[in-house]
Amino acid sequence: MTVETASAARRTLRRAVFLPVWLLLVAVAVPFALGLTVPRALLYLPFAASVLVLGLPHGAVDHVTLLRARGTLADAGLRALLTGPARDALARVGLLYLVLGGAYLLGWWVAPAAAFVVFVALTWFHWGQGDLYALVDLVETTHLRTGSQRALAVVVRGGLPMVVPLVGAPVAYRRVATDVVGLFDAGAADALAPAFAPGTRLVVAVGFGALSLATLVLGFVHARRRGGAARVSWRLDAVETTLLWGYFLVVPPVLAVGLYFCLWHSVRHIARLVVLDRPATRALAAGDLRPGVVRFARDAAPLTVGALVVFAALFLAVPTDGSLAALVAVYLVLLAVLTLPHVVVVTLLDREQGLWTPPGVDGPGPAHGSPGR
Ligand SMILES: CC1=C(/C=C/C(C)=C/C=C/C(C)=C/C=O)C(C)(C)CCC1
Ligand SMILES: [Fe+2]
Repeated sequence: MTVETASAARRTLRRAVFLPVWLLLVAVAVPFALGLTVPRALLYLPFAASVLVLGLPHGAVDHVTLLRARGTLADAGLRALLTGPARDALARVGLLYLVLGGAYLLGWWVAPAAAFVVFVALTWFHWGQGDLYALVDLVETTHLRTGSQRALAVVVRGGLPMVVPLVGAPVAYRRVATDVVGLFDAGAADALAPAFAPGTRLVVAVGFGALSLATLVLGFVHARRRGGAARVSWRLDAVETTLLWGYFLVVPPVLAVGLYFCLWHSVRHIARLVVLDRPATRALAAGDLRPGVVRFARDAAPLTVGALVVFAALFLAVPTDGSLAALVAVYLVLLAVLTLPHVVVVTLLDREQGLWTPPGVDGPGPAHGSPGR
């Protein structure tokens, strides 16, 4: 694949994953900023949709991700999964999910409050690494030139969905924590009380606000030094960081995080995988998104069904009162358990793509297909 094809494909993806999603989130945030309230059941809608659309499926292609990144997989159709390198990868990734996911699932029974804290920390890192990818590879030239800038970007970007709702809506945040932890031990969530105290929230708000700002200032210095397209990448970062701060402050957390999960994290991860799929990339370069989406849906279908079977088993294993909130709580435990091995795969992909080895302040400019641009 030529550098031109790769660049044209990313241009098409940028048009799909940035502005339309920003506009949607702003359209959701503005009414809430003006005082809108909605029935609680509605808030769960994005999480409910994520079971089949974007959310859960985005991780259901982990078995082909690394093969695609290494260019050793042409086809991941059902037949290919039963033969050759795809079958071996499926076995390896399956074992990873079984061992890590299984151990973490046990952890929920043994120490549910700690397991919840691990879940938030894991998501913080994972959603941060997802956004780091967008800021490094989907743009033409990144303003994130050094390792410390990239680490800060992960902390800030991943922290936005996990930290800002705690500042803006501690009661709703605590209710989710209590619902999830309470599945395993009714009183265990009390251990998390200090996190919701006004003093803690103030420190978190000031600290995370300062960190967000400092990260953007550092990025600005590097973007100015680099000039050109790096300034575009910085502006994108600044717009998104500001937008997400506002969005997570005003939108009820369950709705805000659910929408973000589908439309932000999952869409970007799917975009990341689509550019590793050659036929899809060729179509993207011609401005056509469809083949990429269709091929992704096909690749993700078998293991999405697999995840649904685990969901059903988990629902049977954990007694609930049958409420919608409890169903979502069980779903969050499922997401937690699946996310641990998913993070391992995505971190290996990060390494494969050189995301953690930046070019340095004066390093090479854009060259899609080469690491650490
Ligand atoms: C719903 C919700 C929360 C946590 C959600 C998490 C942690 C979701 C993780 C999803 C993952 C990891 C998906 C896979 O990529 C908070 C912030 C605790 C409180 C507010 C509502
Ligand atoms: Fe993910």
